[in-house]
Amino acid sequence: MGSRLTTEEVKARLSSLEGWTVEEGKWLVKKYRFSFFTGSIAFVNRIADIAEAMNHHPMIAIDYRMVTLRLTSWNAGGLTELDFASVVRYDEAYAGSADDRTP
Ligand SMILES: C[C@H](O)[C@H](O)[C@H]1CNC2=NC(N)=NC(=O)C2=N1
Repeated sequence: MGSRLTTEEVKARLSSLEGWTVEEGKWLVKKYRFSFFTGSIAFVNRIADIAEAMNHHPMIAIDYRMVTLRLTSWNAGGLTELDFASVVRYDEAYAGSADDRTP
């Protein structure tokens, strides 16, 4: 899990990510959009596999063709390296998904 990152460390890591925001100083949040509801579900299943493999789990909201992920290291009470390693994998899963995304 590692220790909590400083605000500066969080900002530096955010600069290499796209579409992620920080909420309350401790949650990484991103919305992913799809062309079909089934695209949302397929993506969530990919995220579930990643989360289980990393033993690091996001909050997931499925709103029809939009999936919102929110991630923090709850044991550490804030953002750690594991959060940033996870969101890179989430973005890869989205990039690799079929053309079930909003054109
Ligand atoms: C017991 C289990 O390993 C821990 O509760 C794991 C599970 N998944 C987790 N996920 C996240 N996001 N943060 C954690 O601190 C965490 N801890």
